[in-house]
Amino acid sequence: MTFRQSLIALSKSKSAKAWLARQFQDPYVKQRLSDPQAYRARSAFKLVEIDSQYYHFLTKPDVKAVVDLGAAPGGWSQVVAGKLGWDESRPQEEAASTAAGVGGEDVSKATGDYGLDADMTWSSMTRVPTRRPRRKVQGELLAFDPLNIDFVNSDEIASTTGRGTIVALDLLRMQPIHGVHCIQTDFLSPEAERLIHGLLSVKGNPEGKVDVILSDMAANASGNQVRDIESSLEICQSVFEFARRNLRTAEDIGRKRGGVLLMKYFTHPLLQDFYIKKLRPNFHDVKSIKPPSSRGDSNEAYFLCQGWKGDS
Ligand SMILES: C[S@@+](CC[C@H](N)C(=O)[O-])C[C@H]1O[C@@H](n2cnc3c(N)ncnc32)[C@H](O)[C@@H]1O
Repeated sequence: MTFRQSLIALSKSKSAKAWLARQFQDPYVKQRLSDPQAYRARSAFKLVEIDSQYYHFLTKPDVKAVVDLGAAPGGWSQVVAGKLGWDESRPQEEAASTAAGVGGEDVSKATGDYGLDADMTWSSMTRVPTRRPRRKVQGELLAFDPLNIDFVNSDEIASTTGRGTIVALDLLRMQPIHGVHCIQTDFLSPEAERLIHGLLSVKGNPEGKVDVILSDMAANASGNQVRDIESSLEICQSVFEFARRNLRTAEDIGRKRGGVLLMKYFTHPLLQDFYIKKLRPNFHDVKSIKPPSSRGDSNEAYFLCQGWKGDS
């Protein structure tokens, strides 16, 4: 089904009509669509806004290892790749498919709250050209089977080389982004951390530590509010435990403050408790943020936790 056919199918239901009306009036969606080379997802603007309002934590020159959890379709990873100096130009096949809006099977499958709209099709997310077998990553060969990993390195497309390592992980397969290692797996599965760690452990970072952890993960809404809050809490707790094991401390970096964790949550008293008991004691500074581009009718917000103190 083409994108146009998908739109016609979508426009028949009342909720889809409301969704389309909101999309077409949204200034962030308009801004994103005005440039076919720009961000794949509206959510990219949330990260841009948070970074520029809160000390440019992504832009610091010593930020060299970033993990993006729940990264698909890749808006945040594009922002990070740009900040770390990887050329933002995208592989030819992706630019062509998104610019022309061609060939989707069913856009409704991919139109989550994060705004896969107008130019993004289901097929462009799933039919990623696979480049097997082993590939070089900053002069080193991956130490494990890269079955679910894509990395677009600098000799595959003409562009600049950035600094550092970016790892993006999602349940969904992502179109490649230059400079970004993409892993398709469940973050809550036992192998996720091993895969991430394997990619981060490179020359200059033998311990595979992380400067910035981003999590925009959100479990699919089940319609059951209690279950949804529990899922959100489970994700936040797992991300925090991951941060505890992997974030760089101040001593590691040679700065006053340790690593940074930016994590989405959904407002609920249980999450406030998590903030008070887990986040506040372990970071120098924790803020709860609702960026301007986050929709007013969504109860999502972000914890920006700066200065990991390290396990004592
Ligand atoms: C709001 S979207 C992220 C948008 C992304 N930040 C961007 O800019 O393109 C949330 C993502 O979290 C992913 N997700 C949810 N639970 C996950 C899990 N357990 N493991 C990996 N990814 C997960 C979903 O597949 C979805 O793609």
